[in-house]
Amino acid sequence: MTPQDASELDVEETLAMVNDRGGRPPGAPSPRSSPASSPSTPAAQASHSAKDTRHRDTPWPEARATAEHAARSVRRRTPVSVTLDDALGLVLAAPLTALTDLPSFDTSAMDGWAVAGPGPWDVRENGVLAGHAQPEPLADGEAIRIATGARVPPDATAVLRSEHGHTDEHARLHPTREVVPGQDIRPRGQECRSGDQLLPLGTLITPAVLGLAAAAGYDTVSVIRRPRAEVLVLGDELLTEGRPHDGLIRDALGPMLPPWLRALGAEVMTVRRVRDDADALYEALKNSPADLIVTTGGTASGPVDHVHPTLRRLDAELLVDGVQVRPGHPMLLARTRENQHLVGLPGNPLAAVSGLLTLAEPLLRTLAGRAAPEPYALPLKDAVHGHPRDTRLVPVTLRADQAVPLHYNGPAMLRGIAAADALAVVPPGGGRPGQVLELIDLPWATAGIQVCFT
Ligand SMILES: Nc1nc2c(c(=O)[nH]1)N[C@H]1C(S)=C(S)[C@@H](COP(=O)(O)OP(=O)(O)OC[C@H]3O[C@@H](n4cnc5c(N)ncnc54)[C@H](O)[C@@H]3O)O[C@H]1N2
Ligand code: MOO
Repeated sequence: MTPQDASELDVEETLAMVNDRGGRPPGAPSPRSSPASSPSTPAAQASHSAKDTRHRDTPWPEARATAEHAARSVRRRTPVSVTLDDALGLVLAAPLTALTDLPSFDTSAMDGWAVAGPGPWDVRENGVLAGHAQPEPLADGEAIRIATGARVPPDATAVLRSEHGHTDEHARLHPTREVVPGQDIRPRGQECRSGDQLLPLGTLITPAVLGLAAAAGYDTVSVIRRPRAEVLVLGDELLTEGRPHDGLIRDALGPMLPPWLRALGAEVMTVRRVRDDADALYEALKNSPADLIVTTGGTASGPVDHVHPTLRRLDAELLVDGVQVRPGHPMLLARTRENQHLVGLPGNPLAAVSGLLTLAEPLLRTLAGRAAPEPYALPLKDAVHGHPRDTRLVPVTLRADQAVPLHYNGPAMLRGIAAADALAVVPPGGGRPGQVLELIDLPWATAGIQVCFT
C-alpha cells in the first residue's frame, strides 16, 4: 500500500466519524485540512455534541447479547430427522447413542495370523477376510491367516502381524518376537457398548460426527432445523451483472450474504431485490415466511431509506437501533412478529459485514442451536487507530500468532475483508502494537469452504 492509499483510507474513516456527529456531508473537505473539526481534538468533540439519535446506539457487546437473547425468546422448533447426507453443519437435537457395540465383534487390528496358545502353530488352509462369516474356533496350537478388520475366530489368543512370523515348509508358523496374549485384537465393545452416549445433544455435526454416526449404526439423525432466512437487497442503483456505469454499481451483497448466512447456520430461502419503494418493502416484509429477514441498505435517513418507516408501519419492535461500532453503526434488529426477526444491514458493504457478525451471527447461531465460539485473542502486529467512542471491527490476517491489520478497511471496501482471516475488535481509542485484541473468526478461515458452507 502506498502512503497515498493510507492517507485516503484515514480520510474516509475520519469522515465517517465526523458525519456521524452531524458534521460535514460526504465530499466535504478533508478533516486533515480542518484541524478544528478533527474528532481527536477534545474541543471539537465538545462542540460536536452527539446527535439526537446517538443515545439509542447500543454498545457493541450489548448488541450481540441482545441478538442472542432475542433468539432465545423464539419458541423451540420441533426437531427433524434427516439422512446423514443432509446433516452436515446441523446440530444434534438428541444425544447420539450407540446403536451397537463398537467394534461389534472381536476384530483383527493387523494383517497376519490369528493364533491360539503359544507358538509354533499349525496354519489352517483357508484364511479369513474382513466381512466374511465367523471362522470356526481355533484349537490350541492352531493359526489362521487373517486380514485387518476380519472377525477373530473364537478361542484365538492373539494376532501375530505378518512381519513378525514366518512359515516353514511344513506350514508351521514361527513367531520372530514374543507374543503377548490379546495383542492386535480389538475386543468387541472396546470403543463403546450399545446404548452408550457418544455425543451430547447440541453437538455440531462435522464430517467426523457423520462418520461416527454411521459407524454407530445411524441412517438418519435428529437435528435442529436450520433457521430460514430471506435476504432483501434494497437499492435502485444496483446492477446484477456487468461493469458499473452511469452511477450504477454492482450489488456486492446479493452474492456475498447467502453463503455467509449459510455458514452461520441459516437455510437461505430467497434473495430478492426490492426497489426503493416503501410499499414494495412493506409487502415484502409483511409476507415473508422467514425466521430471519435480512435487509441491506436503507437503514440511514436518506430520502429512500425506507427500513425504519416500514418497521413502524408493521408495528415491529426495535430491539437494537444503531450500534456503537464502526463500520456499520446504523445496523438494526427488530422483532417483526412472533418468532420472526429482521436484521437491517447498512448498505456499505463492510458495514453490512459488521452488521452480519454483530447481529445476525448471534441470532442465527442461537436459533440453530450452535454453541458460541470460544473467544480468542492475539497481539496486534501494527497499531490500529480507533474511533473515539465506538468499537471498530478491522479485517486482519493471522501471521505467526499475530493479527496483522489490513489497510483497505473503509466502510465501502471489501478488499481488506476478502483477504482477511478474522476481524479484530478494536476498542475505542485504538490498539497499539503488541496489544492483545479479541478476534472474530471468519467461517472459512479455519474450516474451509466445503465444510462450512454446506
Ligand atoms: N446523514 C447521514 N447519512 C449517513 C449516515 C448517517 O449517520 N447520517 N450514516 C452513513 C453510514 S455510516 C452508512 S453505513 C450508510 C448506511 O446507509 P444505508 O443503510 O441507508 O444504505 P444505502 O444508503 O442504501 O447505501 C449506502 C452505500 O452503500 C451502497 N450499497 C447499498 N447496497 C449495496 C449493495 N447491495 N452492494 C454494494 N453497495 C451497496 C450504496 O450504493 C451506498 O453507496 O449511510 C451513511 N449515510
Ligand atoms: O460507518 Mo458506516 O457504518 O460507513 O459503514
